[in-house]
Amino acid sequence: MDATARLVSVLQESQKAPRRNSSVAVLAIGTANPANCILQEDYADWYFRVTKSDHLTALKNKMKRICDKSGVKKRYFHYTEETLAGRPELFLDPTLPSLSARLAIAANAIPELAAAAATKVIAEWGRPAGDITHLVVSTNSGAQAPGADLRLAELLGLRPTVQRTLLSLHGCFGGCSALRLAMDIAGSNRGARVLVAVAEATTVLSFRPPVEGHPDALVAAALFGDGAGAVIIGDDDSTATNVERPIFYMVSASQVTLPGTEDTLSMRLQEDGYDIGISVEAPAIIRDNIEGCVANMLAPLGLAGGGWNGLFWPVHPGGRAILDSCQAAFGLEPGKLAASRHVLSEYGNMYGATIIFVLNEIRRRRRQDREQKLGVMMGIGPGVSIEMMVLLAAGVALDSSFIIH
Ligand SMILES: CC(C)(COP(=O)(O)OP(=O)(O)OC[C@H]1O[C@@H](n2cnc3c(N)ncnc32)[C@H](O)[C@@H]1OP(=O)(O)O)[C@@H](O)C(=O)NCCC(=O)NCCSC(=O)/C=C/c1ccc(O)cc1
Repeated sequence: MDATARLVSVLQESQKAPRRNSSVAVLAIGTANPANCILQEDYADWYFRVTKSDHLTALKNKMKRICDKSGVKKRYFHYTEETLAGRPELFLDPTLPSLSARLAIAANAIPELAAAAATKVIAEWGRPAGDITHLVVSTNSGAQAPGADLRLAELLGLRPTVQRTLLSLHGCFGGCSALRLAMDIAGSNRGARVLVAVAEATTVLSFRPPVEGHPDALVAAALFGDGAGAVIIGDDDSTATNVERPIFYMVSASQVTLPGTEDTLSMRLQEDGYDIGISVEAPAIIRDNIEGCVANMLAPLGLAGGGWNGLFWPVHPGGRAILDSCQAAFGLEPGKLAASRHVLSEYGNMYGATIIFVLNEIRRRRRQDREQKLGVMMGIGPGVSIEMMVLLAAGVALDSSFIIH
């Protein structure tokens, strides 16, 4: 039995169970970015000029080498040179406390960015915002209550009874965590419509001048950008069929943390914002472990590992080397990670929001290429933790007897 046929039988079995996730689907996808866009080829010059660090020529050259190899062409940022002007604590002097100022900026920036993506997703979805029953917000930028979730609910005009959950500090897998939670909510609440909004103003809490002896901060400065993604998730059994259209069915999700890797990827909120740890070992650790993680996730579904080129792959583009590691680990043909590489190139790494951009890009590409029905979504972040979800593309015939839309 091939992978797709096995999955069909798992889906058919699960339809007999009283509680199931198999018909929970992504119903719409939206994304947004701040207006300020900087080309990667100009970034090292911009960054060292704005932070008055041009005298650090060796660091600047290293930054240029990292930018050249980053796989990024451009990124979007909440800050502009104008908004930074007159705020030395944010970009000139790391000895000045800046946490309160950064959090105050994030308190407005995050809900507004989230609202921009959410407005698009609600428009695509086609139903009134008041039909949203649950809201899951994920961000690494913010530390207050009431938080970005309540502000977003107000901005969108959601009903006061909407059930809110705010996920914080999930790093780059925060988007996948939010999608997993939304899948579980939709799978256990018939008729639920879950709005997931992942908003990241990565630079607001981490922009600071380059310093000698902290090269991974340079890597972070070269990779991270700002953006938001939003998704609406619901149970296909209760779809308003003339309005709602499933895009991806969410079949199964799991999370695994690699033992002994606590210090490989890390974020610590300090007086001057996030202290970012990105070990040079991260790509090799991913390459050595990722295939086993995915195989273990698929086993309970009765799917054997292997045949990886027959799947589609929404992978979080943590960095070019992370994608290279995944490509090597699964023996993927060139082009299998094209959507992830495209998003990295056009937007950089926007932490948890990035995976929603990748899903959107895969959806766009699938309009031409409808071959791969089954996909494995992956988010990678601090832990090292890997969030995985099996997706089934909607709108494809699985076999002659079992058609999903
Ligand atoms: C684009 C990179 C950075 C460089 O490309 P390369 O092919 O490895 O090129 P090189 O080996 O020539 O490296 C260029 C320079 O960068 C240096 N470098 C190369 N990685 C490093 C390094 N982690 N440190 C510090 N110098 C380095 C490397 O030593 C070298 O320095 P130099 O010899 O002076 O030119 C590439 O290594 C890369 O994509 N790395 C993966 C980055 C990565 O782990 N991303 C995080 C994945 S998980 C995620 O998305 C985020 C989680 C997260 C985590 C923390 C947070 O706070 C928030 C979120």
